[in-house]
Amino acid sequence: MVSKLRAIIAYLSYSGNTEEVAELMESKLKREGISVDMHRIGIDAPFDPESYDFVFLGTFTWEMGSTPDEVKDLILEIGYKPNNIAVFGTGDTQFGGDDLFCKAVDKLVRFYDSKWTALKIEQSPRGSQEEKVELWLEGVLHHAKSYA
Ligand SMILES: Cc1cc2nc3c(=O)[nH]c(=O)nc-3n(C[C@H](O)[C@H](O)[C@H](O)COP(=O)(O)O)c2cc1C
Repeated sequence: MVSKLRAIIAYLSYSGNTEEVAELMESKLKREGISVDMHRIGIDAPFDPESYDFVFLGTFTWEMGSTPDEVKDLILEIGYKPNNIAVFGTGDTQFGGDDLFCKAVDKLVRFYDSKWTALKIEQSPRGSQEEKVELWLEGVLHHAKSYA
């Protein structure tokens, strides 16, 4: 029997935008036959990245390009740099323009030396950006298959 691929979507969201991206990703991954766990950063019990084929890590960006403390705590809790982390997030170009847009996401990609480019969404993904979420996920899954 071939076992299902497993993914976890760990995300932090205050006003719901990053959560919406996480939920879109969850339905797309499930449609692709992948088993998905959701992890609300700062709320849910710790998880082991090694139990998953993919760890999707999502955050918004805070004051002047900062990474929220809850995400920093999760990084410490994980305690090492797993090689299966793909990063996504939401931001708003009204806070500092392109330089600061989703800067926390860029920092996480660098920190984990992620194999995948990041997904950055402006505010809510609903509407025209939904396709961006789908295409990004397809890219991650395709890349993973070609290295399997
Ligand atoms: C005080 C404050 C500072 C922010 N700073 C940034 C920033 O530096 N860069 C950025 O891209 N977005 C920034 N944002 C926008 C949020 O990241 C954006 O609204 C995000 O979608 C919120 O995610 P959430 O709905 O999942 O909580 C800021 C928002 C607030 C309220």
